[in-house]
Amino acid sequence: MSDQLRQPSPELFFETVNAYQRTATIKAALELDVFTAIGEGRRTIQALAARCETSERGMRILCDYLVILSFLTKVNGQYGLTQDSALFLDRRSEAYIGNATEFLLSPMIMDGFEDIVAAVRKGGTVIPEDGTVAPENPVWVKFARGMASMMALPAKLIAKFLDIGDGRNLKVLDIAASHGLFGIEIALLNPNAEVVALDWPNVLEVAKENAQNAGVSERYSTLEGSAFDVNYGNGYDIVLLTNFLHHFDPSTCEGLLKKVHASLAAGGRVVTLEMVANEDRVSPPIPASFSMIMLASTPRGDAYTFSELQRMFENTGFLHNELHQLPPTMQRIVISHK
Ligand SMILES: C[S@@+](CC[C@H](N)C(=O)[O-])C[C@H]1O[C@@H](n2cnc3c(N)ncnc32)[C@H](O)[C@@H]1O
Repeated sequence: MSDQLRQPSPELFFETVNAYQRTATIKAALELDVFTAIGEGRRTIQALAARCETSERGMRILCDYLVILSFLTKVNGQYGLTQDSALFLDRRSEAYIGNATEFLLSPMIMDGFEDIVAAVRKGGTVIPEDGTVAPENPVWVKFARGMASMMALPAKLIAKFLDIGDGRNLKVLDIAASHGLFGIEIALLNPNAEVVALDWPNVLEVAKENAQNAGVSERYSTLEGSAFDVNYGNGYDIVLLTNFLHHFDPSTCEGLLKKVHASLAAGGRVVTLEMVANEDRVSPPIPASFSMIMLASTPRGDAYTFSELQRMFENTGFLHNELHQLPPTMQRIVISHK
């Protein structure tokens, strides 16, 4: 409906002011494991309350609210999972992402939103010591453990996109590797790929565990420390820069990209995965909204547009850049060629 035909409504204001209630409810539903219980076949309030050890009244109100939010269905008083809830919120699913709340709702991330007035006045986070980009910030261990499930799909899609499954020798540098899944997927696809993962030492422990579990640890090594200080070595065919540039301002990114350029072999590629905002900076809604998280939690980070990323890469010697969608994820990749 066009804005002129629509009656004025306070609905958006009311919903937005109360949005914290949605956050608390989904967190509680995950903690009580309601989605798993329904997936197991418990569809009535009585069965769900018994399985999740709650009161029947509490479970009825919780489940009805989850129906209103479209996380559950309700037919003849019986509750069911939607397609998305079955795939992502039932703990038995391989694509379960419920533990992402460990990072997304961690005090470090939520504290940044405590005083948005001050962050807007300042133009950056008011969390002491530079917020999430403080050296060895423990929140990144939570990211590595909690967000790996959300990054598993993009990691698989990128490895496939790169078309490197032919067994050629491949040297890969994974900058800010975290859980390590982006490099590990490449190592799984190409038995001659050697991966070097760079991150803070406590975070790399998680990457090493994952490499071990994936059976690629013999071709997996690590570089501990800041990406701005550590010597990368050289001769890399691929450098992975996933979800990293958005923490910093363009000139800091360019300092890093100069190092990356020098570390690449001739013809090497950088893969940048980001929440890329359209040039209008207000669409698509989820990637464009990511700027707000950067304002709240970093001194100068942002959700960059493709033209901004392109400029950073061109200013640091890269020959050309391609933007690709990565469906069904909300993110996009930029491939930059040396
Ligand atoms: C948003 S996470 C992205 C992790 C992973 N690349 C991904 O896409 O899922 C940011 C990562 O950057 C790391 N990090 C932050 N500052 C860093 C720095 N100066 N040098 C190296 N890693 C850093 C954090 O430890 C964390 O693992």
